Amino acid sequence: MITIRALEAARGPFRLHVPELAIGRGLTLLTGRNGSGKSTLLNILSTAWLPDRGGIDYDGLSLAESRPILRSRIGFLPSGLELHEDMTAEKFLRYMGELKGIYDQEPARTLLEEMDLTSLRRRRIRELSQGQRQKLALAQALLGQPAYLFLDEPLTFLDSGERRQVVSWLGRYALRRHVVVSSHELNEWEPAESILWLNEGGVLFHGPAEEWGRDLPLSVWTGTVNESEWADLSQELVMGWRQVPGGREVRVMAPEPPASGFVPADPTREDAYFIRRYVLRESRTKGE
Ligand SMILES: Nc1ncnc2c1ncn2[C@@H]1O[C@H](COP(=O)(O)OP(=O)(O)OP(=O)(O)O)[C@@H](O)[C@H]1O
Repeated sequence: MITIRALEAARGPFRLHVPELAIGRGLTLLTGRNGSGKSTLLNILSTAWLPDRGGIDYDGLSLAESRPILRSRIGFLPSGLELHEDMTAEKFLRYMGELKGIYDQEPARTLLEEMDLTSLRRRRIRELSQGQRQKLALAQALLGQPAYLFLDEPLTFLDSGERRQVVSWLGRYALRRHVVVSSHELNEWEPAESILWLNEGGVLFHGPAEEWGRDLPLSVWTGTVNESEWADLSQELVMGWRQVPGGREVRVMAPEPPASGFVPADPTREDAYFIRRYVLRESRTKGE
């Protein structure tokens, strides 16, 4: 269990404030709009940045007293990690491994294989594509099979097949470990058991993924509309649409069916996010 108490961290005018938070084993999906503090929190959890106030415990070991030992158990993929352009992929992983005290070459080889990079192992990093670099950056975070893994938007630049593979792989990896990933794509992270929603530096939701889509203040409806009905729909409430014979099939959030013929749909994780964000914005606008 990772336990956060009275955490505060300021970056310029931005302030991250987490009074209390307990992140259990498994895959936690960290989400929130741009600038909500996801990277800040991941940088702090990974010990790259120290908080201004407050404490964090990792299975009983405190950040204040056990930083070196904790660092040896942490893997981190920051956003925009600069790789050593002139090193080959294999040398880079070996080098990062040695910095972590791993002198055996097997872990680097295994990770290259798991990331489907074996055939590129002798290529210099500057010759790799963005997606290949991203996988290499992910591989360095996994060196030593860290018990605590923090990944900032790990799927960036990956194609859809690779995204699926990485999600599924991390889902299995997280079975006995703490893994926190930040992402804007909630539906993609099906194996995530917990969701952590940050907004303006504060936690608005943290709980099991099943609860994320439950007891929402608005329901999700689907139905087909013609062009004039489409024009009457409030675009703010439309979460998606596609052209079908006879009109548009739309997916909307509303307390009641917006027109006849609409049927309720189970909210996806992204639907739940849209609804929660919309309701939050509305309540702020009304000054509640
Ligand atoms: N070095 C810095 N100096 C000043 N402000 C910073 C610094 N780093 C981040 N910030 C500010 O902190 C806030 C939170 O940034 P952070 O990168 O944690 O958000 P995020 O949720 O990860 O956003 P995104 O989804 O865009 O990646 C932002 O308002 C950002 O401008």
